[in-house]
Amino acid sequence: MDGVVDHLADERNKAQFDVEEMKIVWAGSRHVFELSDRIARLVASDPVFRKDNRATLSRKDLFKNTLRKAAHAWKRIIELRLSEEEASKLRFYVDEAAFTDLHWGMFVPAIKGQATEEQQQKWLPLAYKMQIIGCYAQTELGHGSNVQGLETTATFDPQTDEFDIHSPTLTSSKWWPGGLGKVSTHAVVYARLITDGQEHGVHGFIVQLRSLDDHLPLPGITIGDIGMKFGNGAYNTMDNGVTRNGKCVRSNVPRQLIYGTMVFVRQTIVSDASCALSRAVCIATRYSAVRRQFGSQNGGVETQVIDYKTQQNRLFPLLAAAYAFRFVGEWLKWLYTDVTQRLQANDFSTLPEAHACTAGLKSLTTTFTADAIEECRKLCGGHGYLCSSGLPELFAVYVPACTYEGDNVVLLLQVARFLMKTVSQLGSEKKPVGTTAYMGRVEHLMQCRCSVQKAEDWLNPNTILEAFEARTARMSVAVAQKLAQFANPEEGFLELSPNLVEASVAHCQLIVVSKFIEKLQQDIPGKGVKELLGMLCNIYALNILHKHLGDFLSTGSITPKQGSLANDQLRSLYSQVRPNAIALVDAFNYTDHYLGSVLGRYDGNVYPKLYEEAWKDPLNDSVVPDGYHEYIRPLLKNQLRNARL
Ligand SMILES: CCCCCCCCCCC/C=C/C(=O)SCCNC(=O)CCNC(=O)[C@H](O)C(C)(C)COP(=O)(O)OP(=O)(O)OC[C@H]1O[C@@H](n2cnc3c(N)ncnc32)[C@H](O)[C@@H]1OP(=O)(O)O
Ligand SMILES: Cc1cc2nc3c(=O)[nH]c(=O)nc-3n(C[C@H](O)[C@H](O)[C@H](O)COP(=O)(O)OP(=O)(O)OC[C@H]3O[C@@H](n4cnc5c(N)ncnc54)[C@H](O)[C@@H]3O)c2cc1C
Repeated sequence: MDGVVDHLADERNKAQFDVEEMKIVWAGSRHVFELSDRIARLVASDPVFRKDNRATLSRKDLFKNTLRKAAHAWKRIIELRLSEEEASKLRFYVDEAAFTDLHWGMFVPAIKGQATEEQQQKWLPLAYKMQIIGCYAQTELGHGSNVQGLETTATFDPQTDEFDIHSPTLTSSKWWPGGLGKVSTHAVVYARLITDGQEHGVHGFIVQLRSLDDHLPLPGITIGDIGMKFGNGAYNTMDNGVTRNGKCVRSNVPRQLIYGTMVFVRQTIVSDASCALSRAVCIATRYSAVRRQFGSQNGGVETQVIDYKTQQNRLFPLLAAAYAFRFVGEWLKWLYTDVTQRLQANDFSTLPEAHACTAGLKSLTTTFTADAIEECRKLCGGHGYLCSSGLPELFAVYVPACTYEGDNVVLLLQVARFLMKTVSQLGSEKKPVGTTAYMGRVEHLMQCRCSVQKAEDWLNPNTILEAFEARTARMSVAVAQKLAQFANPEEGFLELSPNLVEASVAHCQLIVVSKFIEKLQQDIPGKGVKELLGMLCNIYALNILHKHLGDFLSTGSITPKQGSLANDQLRSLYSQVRPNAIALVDAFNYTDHYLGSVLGRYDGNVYPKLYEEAWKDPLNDSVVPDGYHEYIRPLLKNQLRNARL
């Protein structure tokens, strides 16, 4: 900040905790912090990675520019001999949806997780050196959620020792796979395996799509892009593809691991939610401290909008959620690593829980984050609607996360199946463990009474946990009892699916709250850091309690009076967080390049930069617009004539 006026300096001076230490907590470790910081600056200082023109480029120019950036990123990765960790950070800070996301994020993991040793030895070195570019081709025009309903077939021909991959209908065309449309040379294609005329369910196959010499589709394959998507710029940097037909390659398949790539990616999407959410919150918080409206007396300064309680009540729970999702993401990564190690030892016992947790938390965090980005836009008033605020594009890029990698409702129904199975086994030999361990105390949870008598009682983590556990246990048992009244369980499941989804949401919220509380039990150094995190944890939990008061009251987990006390406590927590708000978003350590927002600038110098940015719009290239002579002038002349008549 040398030589630059920091308009947010007063705000930064108010902080009551050690921001540098908080940066380490946010990053996960000093090592990750230092690495991220270095790579973020490297990207920000490279003109090829500029992104302020995305909203005004045509689709073709936008796409070509993305190819240029991806090639440049790869060049820098090789030149600087970046490690896998550094390379993935570099792609993260380049911040542009591209075919590389699918190559590294799904194609490589699918081969690592599902291919045989021999197949891995053949394909992984090529993929690591980007001598082939891959994508994940599962979804079809007719089926996405229902994976067992996919129509593409893979028929084994013993004579040629090949698989014939066939899309027999229009609806069996692979539709949506990122990178497939224009770039990928290979794909992991999901198809129904047929041998000797017998079907064996859906399996993954590595298929070559395009020639490695001239990039033309191989014979029998028709490929293209599926067309423009939501938002200008935004996800349109990605080629989402359609293919039909094709012949060849090889089978993989340990049966139980067919869905493994989805578990992996859902886990990464939870961590990614904390990034997108924190980014939107950083913009809205800084701008709320800069923006002033009303409240001036005797010509004095007006009130910073961040000081309005309504602004705090909308903004601070989002700030708290960003931290909450960060920590639950860390835990989920641990869970995923653990289940992977067990699977390698043929221990499948924790797979159902890993599936339920990744599916449920992917759903919870992405739904919340997409809504929160839109809320941040509104928190920034009119200027939030400008592309230069960074928020419209962030929303447009982020919102499909509620759909891809599993529609969020479909995923919650998977959690519900897991919960109902857990409830049905209560009282049997099989004791609930892990995230459902609380169900083991179901008898207590069905009748316990919340002890809160005054607002401060809500600061006790055990009180919060028990209220959340009682709410979830009671909702789950209630819906399980209703299910039991149906002669046909599947019919009952369909009929009660809205209740089941609500119980799943409650269960997932409980996981997030409990993992935040567990995080606070760790040794966290730095003046005031743990105290601030404690406040954020309470805000996250009490805000959910407030928003879902109906659940807590209807299950009798708390009384109306206790609900009202929770709200009083929330207001008090907002006042305590207020002086720390700017420092809490500084702890995300985002560069102005990554934020991509005039409103969220580190120095808070919003107005001159907004003005400057507006003049850069191509519409301002000429004072009189193109089209004046054809369309405006004749109109004005006609009006003149009419007025004379
Ligand atoms: C840091 C960089 C990261 C970059 C990441 C990339 C960025 C992302 C870019 C966007 C890319 C997007 C990609 C995609 O969208 S790929 C396509 C994803 N598609 C889906 O997610 C489809 C959703 N549908 C499903 O997952 C399943 O079909 C469904 C879960 C709905 C199950 O359907 P169904 O009821 O028919 O069940 P099955 O018969 O198939 O299965 C029965 C049993 O299997 C259990 N199960 C299901 N899924 C899993 C799983 N993933 N893991 C483990 N177990 C699973 C299920 O619970 C049943 O078990 P039980 O019999 O015991 O009840
Ligand atoms: C940006 C983007 C990128 C993508 N990238 C890829 C990719 O790289 N590779 C790939 O293979 N796919 C990809 N997809 C596809 C994606 O995975 C699917 O769109 C997603 O899984 C949802 O499936 P669907 O489209 O069939 O939705 P549908 O299942 O048709 O959903 C439509 C509606 O029906 C509801 N619904 C469906 N089933 C049920 C049920 N059983 N009970 C209650 N409600 C139900 C849903 O909640 C939803 O409201 C991508 C999609 C997007 C948007």
